[in-house]
Amino acid sequence: MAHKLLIDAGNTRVKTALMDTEGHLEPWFNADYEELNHHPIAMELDSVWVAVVSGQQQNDKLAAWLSAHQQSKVFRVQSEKAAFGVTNAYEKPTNLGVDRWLAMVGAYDEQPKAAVIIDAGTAITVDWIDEQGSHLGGWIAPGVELMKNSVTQRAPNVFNDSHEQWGKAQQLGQSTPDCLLNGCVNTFVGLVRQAMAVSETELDWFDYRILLSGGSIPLLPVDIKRRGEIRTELVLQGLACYARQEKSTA
Ligand SMILES: Nc1ncnc2c1ncn2[C@@H]1O[C@H](COP(=O)(O)OP(=O)(O)O)[C@@H](O)[C@H]1O
Ligand SMILES: CC(C)(COP(=O)(O)O)[C@@H](O)C(=O)NCCC(=O)O
Ligand SMILES: [K+]
Repeated sequence: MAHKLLIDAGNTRVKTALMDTEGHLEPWFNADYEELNHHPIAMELDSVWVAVVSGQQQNDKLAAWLSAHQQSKVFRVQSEKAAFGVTNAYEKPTNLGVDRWLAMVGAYDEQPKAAVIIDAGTAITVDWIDEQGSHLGGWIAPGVELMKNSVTQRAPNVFNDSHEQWGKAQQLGQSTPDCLLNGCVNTFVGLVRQAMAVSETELDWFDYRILLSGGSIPLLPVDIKRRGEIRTELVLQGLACYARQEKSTA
């Protein structure tokens, strides 16, 4: 049975899923670009659907992996002005990262309800979509690892020799590495709380979804994780909307 392969190519990692002929999604792998060849494509595919925000070097690795295993059609999805009930807030719609676009498409397709979508990977993005499917706008901020690296690169006395890779939400540091790691994690936590505050005080939303995805979500404190929904596959769900459409028009 031929599948469709769906690929979310972020700036750091590649997330994949397989879609069967009925349109059901099955998560496949989440890997570094260097590890792609650990995942040979053994199954028959009828098409490949890709959402790319990464640069040329990563693109080349992805293309090499695909061409080593497959000759099927590759569709590269772009952000649009409007599709699947969602309207893009950007004046130039294709400037919006396709991962942000697809996460909104995936979320709205699942439930047409007001939502704030937080994707914390290389960068942290926040996007607001209302119950009519209008994207109201969003934010782009540095991801937790980028924050750490930017301080150590510019401040010669800030070192990080900790065996810990990540800091802890709600905790103070008493050494340089702990102050740095906890400071970066708590900046992320603060951004999420501010996104919730803006939703409630500026937009007057009270019944809305908080959708959390991306590699840094485990760092959030329990109260935010409980209030939100951890939905790491949202971009792939948005890609699935495009892939299913191809089936019905074929
Ligand atoms: N166990 C972890 N705890 C916290 N953060 C992590 C963990 N593993 C990875 N990360 C962070 O998640 C990022 C990768 O997340 P991902 O959402 O796949 O990013 P992207 O979409 O930009 O490729 C890494 O850059 C790293 O900062
Ligand atoms: C903001 C992003 C870098 C986030 O990418 P990620 O952290 O998921 O790798 C990506 O969505 C992007 O390149 N966006 C283009 C600019 C924009 O969305 O306005
Ligand atoms: K992101």
